[in-house]
Amino acid sequence: MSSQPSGEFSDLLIIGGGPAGMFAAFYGGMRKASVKLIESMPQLGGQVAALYPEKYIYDIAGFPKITGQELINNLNEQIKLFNPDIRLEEKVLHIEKKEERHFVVTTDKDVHHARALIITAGVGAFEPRRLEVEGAAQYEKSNLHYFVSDLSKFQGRRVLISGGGDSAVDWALMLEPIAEQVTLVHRRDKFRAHEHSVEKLLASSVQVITPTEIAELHGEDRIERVTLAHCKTGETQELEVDDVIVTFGFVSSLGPIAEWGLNIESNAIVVDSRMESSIPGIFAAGDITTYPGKLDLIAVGFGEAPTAVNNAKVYIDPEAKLSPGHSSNMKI
Ligand SMILES: Cc1cc2nc3c(=O)[nH]c(=O)nc-3n(C[C@H](O)[C@H](O)[C@H](O)COP(=O)(O)OP(=O)(O)OC[C@H]3O[C@@H](n4cnc5c(N)ncnc54)[C@H](O)[C@@H]3O)c2cc1C
Repeated sequence: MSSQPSGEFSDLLIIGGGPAGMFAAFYGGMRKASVKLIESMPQLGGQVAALYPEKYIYDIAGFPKITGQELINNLNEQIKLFNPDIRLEEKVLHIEKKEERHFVVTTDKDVHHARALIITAGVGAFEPRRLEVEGAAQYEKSNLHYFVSDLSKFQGRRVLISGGGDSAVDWALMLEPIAEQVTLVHRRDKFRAHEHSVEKLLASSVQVITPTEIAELHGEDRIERVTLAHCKTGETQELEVDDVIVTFGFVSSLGPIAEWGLNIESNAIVVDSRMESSIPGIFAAGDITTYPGKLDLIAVGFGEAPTAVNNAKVYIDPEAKLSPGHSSNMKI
């Protein structure tokens, strides 16, 4: 992906790299706009990549079924056609309209300039609920994982999973045939995961330890050993591990978006039929938007993104055509 110097103007700056933002980035390229996409997570894909990459989705037009990760991989492939500037692990904190066709976007890392904005921030910047154990943050770059996107990384390794929901149980079952040893700890005796999955778990070779939680992490650059504590008796035991996966869910909030001076209703940006917000030049698409009859579905975001991009194109250049023409007639 290309990377513009931060002082340079982008035609379109897209805030949020979920499915709606990714498709908007592709579409911006199709309209020959220079595109910058900013995403707070270390990966593109929004809720789909973070929350249900291995689940099948059945309501994407043209795909009888597709896993979340396959859908995001396909979107990544589609985006690459136009080489947008993608900034990951960068959270947008503030936006300001200087004048028509000049927006200043301030993130936790940089300041960006753009002619129009498209907000595709879903349910807000979201991040994993973190393990609250001393020193945990230092292992996030090595072997403390909040996201699992590639099962093969755990081949032949000793993996400790912490959590009691579907993700914890599903990851344990998926890693069982791949990893050398899978241990699952949960602070309650009962799991919140589907009954059927829990039955499979208990019949598997996964070592299940409850009601127990991670009390301490040990190791220089990587976690090598974990102290587990029984939640009722306080009794501790040590476990040698190669990887720790924590699945305590995700927290998201509109956060700074609520302070950007936009018309917000029920935690969403009110848009008109052009997908334009209450501030001319700021458009939105996907779950972050609201209007009468709005549905929070990927297919709906895929429809809203081209509407936002094409209208943003006309906002930037009032002489431009609204209609993009048909991609099947284009030489891409
Ligand atoms: C378990 C589950 C199953 C689902 N199954 C289906 C299904 O089968 N079919 C279907 O159609 N829909 C399904 N959905 C809903 C679907 O995932 C959402 O409608 C879709 O992800 C919305 O896409 P989006 O791009 O609008 O937002 P998101 O996917 O929420 O992406 C928004 C992105 O913006 C980023 N962001 C937000 N604020 C900032 C900021 N300030 N700075 C930088 N980045 C920011 C976020 O980190 C996030 O990555 C499901 C949802 C869940 C939770």
